[in-house]
Amino acid sequence: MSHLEIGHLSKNFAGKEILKNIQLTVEEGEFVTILGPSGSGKSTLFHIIGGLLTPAEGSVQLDGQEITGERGHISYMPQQHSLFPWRTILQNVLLGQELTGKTDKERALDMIEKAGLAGYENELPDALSGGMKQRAAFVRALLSPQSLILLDEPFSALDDFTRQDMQEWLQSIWMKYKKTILFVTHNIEEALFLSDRIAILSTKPATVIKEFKIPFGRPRKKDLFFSSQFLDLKQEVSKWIINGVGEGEQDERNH
Ligand SMILES: Nc1ncnc2c1ncn2[C@@H]1O[C@H](COP(=O)(O)OP(=O)(O)OP(=O)(O)O)[C@@H](O)[C@H]1O
Repeated sequence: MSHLEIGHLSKNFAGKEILKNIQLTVEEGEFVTILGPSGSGKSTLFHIIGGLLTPAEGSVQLDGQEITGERGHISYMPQQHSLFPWRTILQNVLLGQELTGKTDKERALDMIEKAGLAGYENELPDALSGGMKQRAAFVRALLSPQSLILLDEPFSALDDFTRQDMQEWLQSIWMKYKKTILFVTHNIEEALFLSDRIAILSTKPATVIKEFKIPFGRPRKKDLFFSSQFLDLKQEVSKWIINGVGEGEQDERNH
């Protein structure tokens, strides 16, 4: 079970308001994406949800339980894969489970195979390509006991070809394991392709200015990118990103 509820969240750094009154829910099994420009505060929001930072105001609740400022409730996958270079892929993948004292090697090997990494379980991360390392990191997040996974721009370092393959792969694995996912990206197409719902963040300070429910059926295929419905929605989302900037930024633009 995992139902995330973020209520009235605000955060300042050195007196500067970064997040303002953020409100967002993620239902169990839902794939929700936070879409916002660089520097808008997406990582700060994730750090608060993961308990690495405390907010100035507001709360984070998981399944009705207050977890604000607490670590360990959520599986977090950062932008870089963060695999330990001295541990094999299998040892890396088992890490989340090791921390809770109970490992399931058979399940790990099965998921490594499903991630297209069979034969690499005893290799060190350096032997894998960028996309393969991301898949290994994602298997580790999937195997950890927490059912809510935060994915912070996991594909940003990958080339476009690998990225599209990874999006399809992530969708298939999410459909199979039905984890609850909160995803961050500044790539509109990626957000539209993967999400059930998109929350758009403004900047300076960041707040949720608009939510879109994404109507496309699943599984989604690459040709979706060329459908008129997809392109129309992309245009609508882009308008919100371009026009929905905070007051400070509007002022800067007008000068
Ligand atoms: N520890 C900190 N101390 C002071 N300012 C910070 C700190 N962490 C983040 N900031 C500021 O908060 C703002 C939001 O940063 P954050 O990293 O959350 O944005 P982001 O949307 O994740 O950016 P990107 O997309 O580039 O990764 C930035 O202006 C950043 O300089």
